Amino acid sequence: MTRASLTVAILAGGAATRLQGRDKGLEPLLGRPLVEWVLEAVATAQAARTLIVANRNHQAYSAFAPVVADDLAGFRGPLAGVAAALAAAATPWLMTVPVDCPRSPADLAARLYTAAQENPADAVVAHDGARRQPLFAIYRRELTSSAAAAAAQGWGVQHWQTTIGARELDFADRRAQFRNLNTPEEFAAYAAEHAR
Ligand SMILES: Nc1nc2c(ncn2[C@@H]2O[C@H](COP(=O)(O)OP(=O)(O)OP(=O)(O)O)[C@@H](O)[C@H]2O)c(=O)[nH]1
Repeated sequence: MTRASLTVAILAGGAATRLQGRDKGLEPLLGRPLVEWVLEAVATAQAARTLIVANRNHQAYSAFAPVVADDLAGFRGPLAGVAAALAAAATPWLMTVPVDCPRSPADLAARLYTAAQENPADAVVAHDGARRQPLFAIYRRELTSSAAAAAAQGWGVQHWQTTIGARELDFADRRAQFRNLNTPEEFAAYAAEHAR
């Protein structure tokens, strides 16, 4: 099924302090930049468009997908990326994923999208059974100004999700696929486990 009303945004604008400030999305994993793994994983969303939201290395990222620059200067946190993506999305729905998760669930978009349609909600966010995964979420485009205002005030994404009444959706059956990579050791361990 093609989700013509969905844009996917990859949040790739972090400071990556645990990676000595290198750009995490461009960091090689098994010979390919991490962002390529993420793009492959979200291809199952069959979205109208997939964007990368970054606040540096825009040209390097543009080799992979259209790039949206964070509107707010500096490393403001993921909500700045969500706000910029909502402003750029030309579709009724936006799904976000972080650039540091190489294998998000193949049915992530299908489940979030269906849940938001069937039991109407402005925002639905994944829960892996142990904790909320706030960067794996779907939003109605009407939340654009709310996200911008909250980001400008420096809110965290979870605080904003609570105030807009985001609903959680259970992905406990996919918990392992929310694994993210933050440190050189985590990159190395993941590569060792998945090397053929
Ligand atoms: N667009 C955008 N994405 C962000 C921003 N801050 C964090 N992200 C993304 O959100 C996800 C989670 O970020 P964190 O793990 O909290 O921070 P990080 O910068 O990746 O890494 P650390 O500095 O080591 O914590 C990553 O995919 C980041 O790229 C931001 O200001 N703008």
